[in-house]
Amino acid sequence: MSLEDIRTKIDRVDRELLKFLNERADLVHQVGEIKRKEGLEIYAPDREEKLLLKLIELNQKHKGRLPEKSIRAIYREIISAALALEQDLRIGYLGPAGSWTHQAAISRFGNSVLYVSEASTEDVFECVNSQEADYGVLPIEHSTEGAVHHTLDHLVDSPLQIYSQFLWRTETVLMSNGSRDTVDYIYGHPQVIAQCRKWLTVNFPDAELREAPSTSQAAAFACEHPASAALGTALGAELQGLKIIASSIDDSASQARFIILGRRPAPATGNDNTLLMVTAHDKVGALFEILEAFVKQGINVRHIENRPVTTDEVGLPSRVRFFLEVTGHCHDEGLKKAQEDVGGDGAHIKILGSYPVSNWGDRD
Ligand SMILES: C=C(O[C@@H]1C=C(C(=O)O)C=C[C@H]1O)C(=O)O
Repeated sequence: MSLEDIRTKIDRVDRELLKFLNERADLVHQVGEIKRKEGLEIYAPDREEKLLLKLIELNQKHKGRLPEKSIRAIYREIISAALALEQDLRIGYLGPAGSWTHQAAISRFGNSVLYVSEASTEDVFECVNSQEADYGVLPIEHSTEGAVHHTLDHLVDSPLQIYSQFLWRTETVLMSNGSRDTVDYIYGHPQVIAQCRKWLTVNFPDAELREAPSTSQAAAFACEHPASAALGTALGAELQGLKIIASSIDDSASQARFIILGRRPAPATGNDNTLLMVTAHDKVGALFEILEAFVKQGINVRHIENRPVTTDEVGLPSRVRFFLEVTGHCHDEGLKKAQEDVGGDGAHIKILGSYPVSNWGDRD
């Protein structure tokens, strides 16, 4: 077949695709109308994941040429466009623009929705609480550094819930106005420099490493001179108009877990985890009693994090606080019974959210 013939065929396929995409958009619009009428949540991550898994399975069965990564990326944007049609969805994220959280948020919601950069964790909570944003995105755990206590601590007194959570690989890129051969000094946040140290030593043994207060500041410095480069995100490079001169330069693959904050609990999917906070008296066996209540119901406690309890009231008995991630959804009978059991012992439980399971190493 000639080049011309193949291009004519591609044009025909594209016309069909466009027709189908608009047909899909009409259907999503109808779903949006029902959701609005019934007061349901617009964003349905569980439905999205099911839909994607079905398509990936179908693609494997038919030996499609596209890899899973591409199917996810294409559908991410199709669904993003659909969400934007259903409602002007606004997503608050921990900024600045180009941060890892910004890039992670786009990986989840696509490019068609509106993003609001927030300066602090507190501001992300506030923008969702005040309905300035529909959802908020924050990091909650790093595969190398552990829990993000700042996010956990803000959940303590907030009426908001974790609506969904997802994993995202934090891949560092090297960006510059110049080329690899012209780089004399490299800017980066100290933590990011540490994460890429081996790679930098092998590939840029003579470059001077300069610490910057943030990843976006490093990119801004690198804009000033072609002999400089910066470590940061691919999105940061795009926003600053810098070229990516090397990518995936982290010494070991690191992932971060992000939460999507919402105003309502997410529906059960049959494969959920729940994050809860227990505040108990500081006594012998406090944690043992809490764990026992879950064990009795056959609930697996997957993760425990403890945090200090701060109180201004003098004379109150001292207390301890645990964040527990357990299997199941907060509407499950077993979880409700365990909750009652723990509460009966004088401890206080707060559900911080139930969301579909996502394990380290599950996916890109
Ligand atoms: C259309 C829906 O709403 C949203 C859009 C989806 C889509 O484009 O397929 C899927 C889930 C929701 O986030 C739905 O809930 O079915």
